[in-house]
Amino acid sequence: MNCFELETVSHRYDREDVLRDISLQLKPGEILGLFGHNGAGKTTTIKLILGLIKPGAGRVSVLGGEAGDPRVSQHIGYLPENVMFYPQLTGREILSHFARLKGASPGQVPDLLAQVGLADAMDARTRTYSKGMRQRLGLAQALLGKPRLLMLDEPTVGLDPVATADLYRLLQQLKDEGSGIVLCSHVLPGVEPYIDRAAILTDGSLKAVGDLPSLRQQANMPVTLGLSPVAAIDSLADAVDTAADGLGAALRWEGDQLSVDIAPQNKMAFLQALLPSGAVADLAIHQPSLEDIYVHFIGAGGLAHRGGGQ
Ligand SMILES: Nc1ncnc2c1ncn2[C@@H]1O[C@H](COP(=O)(O)OP(=O)(O)OP(=O)(O)O)[C@@H](O)[C@H]1O
Repeated sequence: MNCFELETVSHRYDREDVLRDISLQLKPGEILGLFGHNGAGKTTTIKLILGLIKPGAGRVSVLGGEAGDPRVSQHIGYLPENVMFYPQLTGREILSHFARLKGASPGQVPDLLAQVGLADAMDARTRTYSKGMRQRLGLAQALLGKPRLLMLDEPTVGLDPVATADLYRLLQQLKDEGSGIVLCSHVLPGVEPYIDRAAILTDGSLKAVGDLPSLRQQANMPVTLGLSPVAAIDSLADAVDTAADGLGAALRWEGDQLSVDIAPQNKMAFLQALLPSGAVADLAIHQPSLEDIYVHFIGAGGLAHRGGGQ
C-alpha cells in the first residue's frame, strides 16, 4: 500500500490555480524530495495529503485511506516550515503534550529528545532554545509514534552540518524500518545522496519526477568533460575541435584544462574520436547535479517566479 497517492490533483485558492494535474505517489521505505521555488505549491501539496484542504479535482489517498481521517492522521508525522512552541514550557513538556494529542505513548518522549540531540536541554524552557534546537524539537514532534508517513518542510533550516548529518542518519533509519518520507524544500544542499526520487514543482505543475539518472535523462543537459593536455593545450584544443566535428560540443579554457560540454548521447562518440589523438593526459566527467537539474527545470530566474521575493 502506498504512503500516499495523488491522482490528477488540481487545487485553486480563490480564483487562482495553484496546483495543476499533479500525479505523484510515495512508496513505503522511500525518501522523496519535493522541490520547488517559493509559491510553487509544495505546502499546498502537503496540506492536501494532511487532509487540511480538499482538492478541487482529482483524488488524494493516504495510507490506503482518506486524507484527514484521524485513523490515517495518527500515522503521519509533519514538521512545518516555521516551528513555534510555547516559550514557557520545556522541551519535555511540549513533546509530552503533543504525544497526548497524537495518542502516542508519553514513555517515548525522553528517548526521542535524546535521539534529536536534546538530552541535556529537555528540561530547559524553549524560550532559551536556539533556532536549531527548536528545529530539533519540531523534528522530535514529527517523529512521535513512529510515523508511517513523515513529511518535513525545510527540515535542515537552522541545523548545523553535524545536526544535518544526524537528521539524514535518522531518516535513513526510519526508511529502513519502512516509513515513507517527503523532504520538501527549495533544493537542499547535499541532499542528493539521501533521496530515492525527486519531484520538481514549478508554478503548480510537476516538471519532472524520478531518480537522479532518470532526471538527468529527462533534462538531457550536457555532460562536462574536464580534459588535461599531454603537452601544449593548443594541440589538445585542435584534437578536441576535430573530434567534436558534427557533435555539437562547446569548448572552454579553464586554466591549464579544457572543459567540453557535450550532449550525453554524443559523449562516447566524442571520446572514441578524441582519445586516439594521444593529446589527453587525464579526464574527469561531471554529470549535472540535482541543483543543476532543478535550475534547468525551474529556470535560472528563480526570483522571477511568483512569490520569489518572500
Ligand atoms: N490560504 C491561501 N489563500 C490564497 N492563496 C494561497 C494560500 N496559501 C497559499 N496560497 C498561494 O498558493 C501558491 C502556492 O503556495 P504554497 O504555500 O503551496 O507554495 P510553496 O511552494 O510551499 O512556497 P514556499 O517555498 O514559499 O513556502 C502561492 O501563490 C501562494 O501565494
